[in-house]
Amino acid sequence: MSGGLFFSVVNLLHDNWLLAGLEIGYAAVSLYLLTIIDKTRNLQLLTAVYLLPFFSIMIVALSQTTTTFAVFAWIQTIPIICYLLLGLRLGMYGSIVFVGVGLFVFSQRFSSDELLQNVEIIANLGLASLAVMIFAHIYERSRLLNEQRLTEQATTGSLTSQPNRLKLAEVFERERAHALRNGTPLSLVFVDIDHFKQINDRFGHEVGDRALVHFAKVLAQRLRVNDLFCRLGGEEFAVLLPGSKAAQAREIAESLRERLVAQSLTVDETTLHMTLSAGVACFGVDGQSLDELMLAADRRTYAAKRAGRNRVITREDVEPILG
Ligand SMILES: Nc1nc2c(ncn2[C@@H]2O[C@H](COP(=O)(O)OP(=O)(O)OP(=O)(O)O)[C@@H](O)[C@H]2O)c(=O)[nH]1
Repeated sequence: MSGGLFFSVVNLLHDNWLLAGLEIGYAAVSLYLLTIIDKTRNLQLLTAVYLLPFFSIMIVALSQTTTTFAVFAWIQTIPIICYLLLGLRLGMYGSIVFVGVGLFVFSQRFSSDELLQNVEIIANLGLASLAVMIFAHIYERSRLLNEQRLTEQATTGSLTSQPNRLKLAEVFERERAHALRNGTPLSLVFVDIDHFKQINDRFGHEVGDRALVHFAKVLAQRLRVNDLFCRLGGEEFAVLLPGSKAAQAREIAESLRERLVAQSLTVDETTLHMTLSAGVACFGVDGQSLDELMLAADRRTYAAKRAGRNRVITREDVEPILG
């Protein structure tokens, strides 16, 4: 907006009314976009609406015989702005189109005399623009990869490589919306390893860590691609089961329990038998939010612990006791 106003004054002083008018109009559009930028749902479209006239004005300026050749310096900023604001793919398309048009318009300003020299100038500018584009592309690509890696690290537990609580909250919101839209069930199972402290105390923390990895591996093998198995922290895990009612969730939790009992872990000639306690909660029946489901499932896991461990508890099991 400030740039538009500044250059409109410069162009008015040079009697270039067309450019000055376009720049004032562009400053007004920028001011309007500024007022809606926080509310927009489609930031990429808004960015495109912002950039299209911006780049077009640069090219109009380049085509005017009253401006100097130095205007081309602005064309060099196109790839950087494009990649920064539009991301990898759109940034690349935007850069190619606008830098290409800029070069073409620029080449039209030369007379046909001294052809070789003109070709040399255009080739130099073209190659310099290409270099800027390649560097902007490499930079944006590595930034994107790093962002993906950091997101992955932030949503995954380091020891068992299971997704964490943050990921559960994210997936729950998506599955909740899906369940509401399609009237499908959604269940949550809270899973806690029994007497895990004893493993740590008897065999040491390192064996405890291996037991956690073994536990996560055994359970993950049984689940479907759509199920989310995550580590909440310590020896507490949760399984989100889209499309499963309480009875199906109970069946799955039971089979997880049986698998763990069947697959013991051998460490240095010692065989570790692990068991789990689990509580099942259902979306709609036990609450609407993740917190409500977690609370219900956690309470039932606690009930399973009190009832002797190595078991799965659902709403039906505790209803007559807890109310
Ligand atoms: N090795 C290891 N131990 C952990 C880790 N996170 C938590 N723990 C241990 O897990 C144990 C959990 O103990 P408790 O909460 O008493 O539960 P428990 O012994 O499983 O007993 P119940 O749940 O009542 O059956 C604690 O000793 C923690 O130190 C971890 O990443 N690695």
